[in-house]
Amino acid sequence: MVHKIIKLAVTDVRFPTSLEQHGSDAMHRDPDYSAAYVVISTDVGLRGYGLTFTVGRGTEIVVCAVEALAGLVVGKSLEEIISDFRGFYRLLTSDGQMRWIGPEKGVIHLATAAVLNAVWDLWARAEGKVGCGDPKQIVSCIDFRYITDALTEQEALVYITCVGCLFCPPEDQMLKEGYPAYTTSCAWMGYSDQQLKQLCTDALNNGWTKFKMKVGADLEDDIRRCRLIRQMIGPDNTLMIDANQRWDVGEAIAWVSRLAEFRPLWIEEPTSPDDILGHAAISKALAPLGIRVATGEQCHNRVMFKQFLQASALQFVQIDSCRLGSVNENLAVLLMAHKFQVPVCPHAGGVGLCELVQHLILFDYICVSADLNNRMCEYVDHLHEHFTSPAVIRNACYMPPKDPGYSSEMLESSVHTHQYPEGDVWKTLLNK
Ligand SMILES: C[C@H](O)[C@@H](O)CC(=O)C(=O)O
Ligand SMILES: [Mg+2]
Repeated sequence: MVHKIIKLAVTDVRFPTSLEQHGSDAMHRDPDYSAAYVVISTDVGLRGYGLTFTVGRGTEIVVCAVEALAGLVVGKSLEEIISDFRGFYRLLTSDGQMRWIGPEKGVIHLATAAVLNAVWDLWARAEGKVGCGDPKQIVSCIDFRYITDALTEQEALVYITCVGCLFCPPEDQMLKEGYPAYTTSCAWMGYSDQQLKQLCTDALNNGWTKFKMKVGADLEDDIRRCRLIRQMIGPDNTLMIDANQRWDVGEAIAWVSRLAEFRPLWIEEPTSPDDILGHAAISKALAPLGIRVATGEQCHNRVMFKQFLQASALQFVQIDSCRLGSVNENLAVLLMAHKFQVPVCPHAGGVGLCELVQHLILFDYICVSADLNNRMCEYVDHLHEHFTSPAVIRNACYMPPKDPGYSSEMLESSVHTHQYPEGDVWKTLLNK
C-alpha cells in the first residue's frame, strides 16, 4: 500500500514545569518543558507523530522552521521516502535556500528532527511493528557525508550484528529485565534539600541505584548537596553530576576536583558543548581522580560527535533523539561510538525524550553493542501521562515498548490544553 503524505501540522506545546522547578539546572533556571509537535497525515488515514524538545519561548521559532520544511515532505509518499531515506535526509538538511541557517545545527536541525521523528513513527506504524528494516536498509538511512574518515558504510554494516531489525521485537533478556536506567528527577537545581531527601528515599524504595544531580551554580551548595545525596544513596550506588555547560575549562577542572570526594562517575557538560579540545583537557585532568566526562545533549550533529570521539574528549556518549537529525543521525553516532568503544548513555531529560530514546538504546544493545557495562539510559519522571504509549520503568529499568511506532504520540487532550498560548492551561496562567 502507498501512503501519500497530504498534510503536516505543527503545534507549540508547553508544560509549565518551571512553576515547580522541575528540569532546572545551572543554566536553565526556569525551563518549561516544551515540544514542537508534528503530525503528518496520509491519504489512507494513517498518521505519524514526531516532536523535538525545547524549554519554553524558543519553541515558536522551531515551529516556524518546521513549517518552512513542510513543503519538502507534503506530497511525498512514505514508500518514496524510505526507498531512499539517505536522500530524503539530505533533502531536508541540504536544501539550497535553507541550509544557510544551519547546516545541521541549531533551530533548523531541531525542526528536522521533529519532522523525521514523525516519518520514522509513520514507517513503524505502517509496518505494524515497533520498527523496521534489515541491516542494509538501516545503514541506507545514514548520511555518511563528513564522517567516512571515522566510519564507512562497510564498517557500519559489519557492526550491526542482529539480522533484520531496528525496533525489532526485543530479545528475551530485555523483555524480562529491561534496559538499565538512572534517575535525574531527585536533584534538579531548584529543589530544596528537603525535597531532594524525600525524592531520594522514594527512589531508593523503588529500586533506583543510579542518580544524577545538578551542579555548577554555587560551589559550597554543590558540596553540601553532593554530601547529602551521597549520604542518602550510600557508598555503593552510582552518582553522576551535571553542570549544563556552566564553566570555563580551568574552572571546570578546579570545581569538579573539589567534588571528587563524592565519587561522581561522570561530570556532564562541564563547558561549552562546542569545545571539543576543552572537553579533552578536562577529561585528561579528571581521569586521575576517576571522574569521566559525558556530553551530547547539545552536541548538534554527527560531525561534532566524530571529533569528540577522535579527540578522546568524552567517555560517555549522550545521544539525544531530538537534537540530532532523528534516528538517521543517531544511528551514525551510536555506530561511531561502538567503533571507538565508548559507551552510549542517552540523554532523556525533557518531555518525550524517554519515550523516543528507549528505542535507540534497545537497538544499540540488541543490534550493535551487546554490552551493558557502564551503560544506562537517563529517566526523568515527568509528563509521561501525556503520551499514548508512555515509557514503562520496572525496577529502575526501561521495559521494551510494545505499541507500534516511535512512542511519540501525545494525547489529543494534552496537546489541546497545553498548546501555547491558546490552551486552557496557558490561558489561565497568562491571565493571572
Ligand atoms: C533543561 C533540562 O532539564 C536539562 O537540565 C536536562 C539535562 O541536562 C539532563 O537531563 O541531563
Ligand atoms: Mg544534562
